[in-house]
Amino acid sequence: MAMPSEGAEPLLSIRDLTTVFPTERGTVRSVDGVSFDIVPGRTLGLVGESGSGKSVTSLSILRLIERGGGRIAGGSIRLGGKGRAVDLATASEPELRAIRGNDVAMVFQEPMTSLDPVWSVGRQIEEAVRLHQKVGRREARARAVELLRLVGIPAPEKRVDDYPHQLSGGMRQRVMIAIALACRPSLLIADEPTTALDVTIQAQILDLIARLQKEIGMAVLFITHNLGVIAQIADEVAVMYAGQIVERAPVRAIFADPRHPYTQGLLDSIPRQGHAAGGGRLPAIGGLPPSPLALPPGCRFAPRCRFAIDACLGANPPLETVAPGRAVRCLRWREVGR
Ligand SMILES: Nc1ncnc2c1ncn2[C@@H]1O[C@H](COP(=O)(O)OP(=O)(O)OP(=O)(O)O)[C@@H](O)[C@H]1O
Repeated sequence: MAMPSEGAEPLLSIRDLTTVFPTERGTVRSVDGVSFDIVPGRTLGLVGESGSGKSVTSLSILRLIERGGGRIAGGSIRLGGKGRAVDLATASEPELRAIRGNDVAMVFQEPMTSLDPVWSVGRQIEEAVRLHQKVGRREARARAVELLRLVGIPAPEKRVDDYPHQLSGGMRQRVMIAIALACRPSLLIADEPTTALDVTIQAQILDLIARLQKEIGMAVLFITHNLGVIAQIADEVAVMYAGQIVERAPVRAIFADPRHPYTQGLLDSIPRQGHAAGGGRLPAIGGLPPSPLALPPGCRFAPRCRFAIDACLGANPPLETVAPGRAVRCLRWREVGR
């Protein structure tokens, strides 16, 4: 499999992104020096336990984080393509407005909260189409039907007049994807888009995103805590822990040869075929992630790590490039293996 970061020019290039929230108890650095690239037509899977900073990373890209009281305190978010490059970390609000839902679209976990209950789904897709393209109502409606067909909604010419409550959760999520794709974005950010759905529907939605990605060549940032989903959709994986990337590698390498003890722990906690059935408990990672207000001075994972030695407690190791396209934040990565 080709390495996403080799060859092609990245569409999105994030460097040293730091996002903070001022709180009563001090400033929380929810994202602390995160860097990654995504090239057109490829999917980066961002994975980690709850609270590791995945959503804050995704919400930082379009600066939606500011609506929740957060602020980008450092780093750059370079968006290329269409013959220009813009740093979203410092772009003006009008520039961001032009990019949101146009070059970059987002799909979230809960489609009911993002769809307006008082408008038909067709009307909502039409609005998305007309917001960015100069087309009349009739043409926008035809596109809405076409988009509903594209995302696999049966009888789209009838469904276009349905209201969100008339659709199942899976169908609503398809509508959200149709809205996200209405403007043919160059980057789709999908934050746990299938978590609330049952596994069959989840697999269909993942197939759909992959198929549409091929058709329109968009880059995808896919956020999930589910490694099974990562295996299905990602080309490259970045594993987050306590606000930082601790391992980055092509998807096959992550599963075949994880090099960070945390990645290994995540993999060990998913049931393997013919393994969980015997009733044996799966080894999960013991302990909890550190509070963002009381980070350990050394490696942030050291308190939970069975490989930890004294040297791990002194300083947080850098994210070290260990092979082309592979980076690990661990002093003992050579000793870690499955
Ligand atoms: N509005 C906020 N104010 C203060 N801290 C926040 C705020 N939003 C998020 N955080 C903190 O940022 C950190 C990262 O949260 P984030 O939601 O990005 O995690 P996540 O990895 O996406 O988890 P999940 O899978 O549960 O969504 C957490 O420690 C969280 O407490």
